[in-house]
Formats: sequence, structure tokens, C-alpha cells
Amino acid sequence: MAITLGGNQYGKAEVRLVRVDLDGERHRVTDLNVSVALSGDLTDTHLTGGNAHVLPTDTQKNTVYAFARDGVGEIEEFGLRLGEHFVRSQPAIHRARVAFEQYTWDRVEQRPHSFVRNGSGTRTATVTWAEGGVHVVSGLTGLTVMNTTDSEFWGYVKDGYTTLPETTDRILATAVDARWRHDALPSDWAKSYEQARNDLLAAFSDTYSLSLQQTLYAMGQRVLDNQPGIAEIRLALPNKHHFLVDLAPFGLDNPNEVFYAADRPYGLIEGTVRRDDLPEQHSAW
Ligand SMILES: O=c1[nH]c(=O)c2[nH]c(=O)[nH]c2[nH]1
Repeated sequence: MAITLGGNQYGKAEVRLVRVDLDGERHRVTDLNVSVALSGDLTDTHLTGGNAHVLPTDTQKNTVYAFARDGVGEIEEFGLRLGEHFVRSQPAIHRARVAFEQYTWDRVEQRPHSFVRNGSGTRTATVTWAEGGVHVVSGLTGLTVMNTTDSEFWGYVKDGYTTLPETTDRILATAVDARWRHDALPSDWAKSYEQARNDLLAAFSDTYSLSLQQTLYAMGQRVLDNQPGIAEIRLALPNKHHFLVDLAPFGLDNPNEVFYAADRPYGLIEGTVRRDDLPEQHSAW
């Protein structure tokens, strides 16, 4: 038996970058958390400490800020620029992965340079740039949504440990975490993102739900239906349980009005919806 170095990558994680674009009097804000991960011919540094192939993570961080001087634009485009730079400029680096979280600042009405941080979800992107192929995964996380009716849950397995009552009317709430892989890269990343976000919200709202699993599939299907360039979407939906409070001890009824919003534990429903005529791309994620 021999011991050998397995897969590895390294980079600067969570580079916080804020860029202000001056558009005359009106300012615009881009607020990002950027993580770079490089992989390639890095055996020496692991086995002997020879660093001839190691571009310091500090340099990677500086590169993110320097590239931002020319403008950031859409996060997917910024990731493609950075990824190509790291791979093309470093012979030992064969793959660069650049991941983004983007925080949204809404303009305070009419004000040219005042903003309020938007709490409804974070846009994400992961760009994987390699000589052999480029993959772009867009997404969002923490998009919290609720339907106050049109949700049932019954007909499930019951065993000796089951106490959950069946229901034909419950609250359905979740914080959507979705990532979708582009097969054809869109010409307008912002438009593609807005379309996907709107489709997720519309499908969540429109689906009369018999399970969160059914809602998950409907959400993924809606995104793929409306954007032929998207090959696959992966969803993770925490079931943010809202339990009806028993008010009978106080001589009160509770016709689906008073709920206890539990924060843990929570059901976690995860799934992928994909086009079956396109190959999977495991390295994109
Ligand atoms: O939509 C649901 N799916 C489940 O699998 C499940 N399990 C559970 O306890 N409640 C729910 N709700």
C-alpha cells in the first residue's frame, strides 16, 4: 500500500469587494463575496513544500480587486474574466473556480447615493474555468417564501413512531436555495437571473402542494421550461414548519390562525431537475 496525494485545490476565500459605479449624480453599488479556488500541478508544495507553482492566495485576492478597477458587471462575466486569467497566466494551474455571493442594495427612493440592504435572498454564481471546458452555475440562496394555504400533507407512511397529524390545510414556507447550470451561456446574465428568480417564485406560489417535494419539482420544471439554455437545476428547500398551536387548554379554538414558527429541526428537501438529453457535468458544481 502506498499513500498518495488526492484531489486538492487552494485559493482565497470570501474576498469582500464593494464597487461603487459613478453614473453622474447617481451611484450604483456592487457588493460581493468572492472565493477563488485553483487546482493543477501542485504536488510539490504538498510533498516537499516547493512553492514554484504556487500563486499566493494573497495575490489572488489582489487580482480580484485589480480586475474590479475595470468594472465588475454581472458576476458570471467577472468570474469568466478571472478564471481565464488564472488559468492562462499560470502554466501550472489547470482549473480555476470562482464563486460569488452578491448582496443587493436597493436605492432609497429618489436618493442618488443612499441604499438599503435587501434581505430577500442572495444571488450566487460559480464559474469553473479549465482548458477542457468552462461551466457556469448561477443561483440564489436564502429566498424565504410562504404560502398561507394551498398546501396539504397526508397519505404518508405511518409506523410506531409517527405522531404527525395529516393535514389538508397548512402553511408551506421555505428558504429557497437553487443553483442552475447553463448549457448555452446567455447573452444577458441579469435577464436570465431575473427570469429564473421570477419563475421560482411563480411556481412556488402557483403550485397547489401535496408535498414540498412536489413543489420542488414544479419549481425546477418551470425554470427549465422557460430557459432552454439551462441544463439542470439543483434545489434545497428547508421545510420551515409552522405548527398550529393547541389553544384548547385555554378554552379557545384555533381555525388555522395561530402558529408556532419552529426554526429547528426542519425537514430538508433536496432534488435535481434536469434535461435528460444533455450529459451531466459533475465538475461544474
Ligand atoms: O412536504 C412535506 N414533505 C415531507 O417529506 C414531510 N415530512 C414531514 O414531517 N412533513 C413533510 N412535509
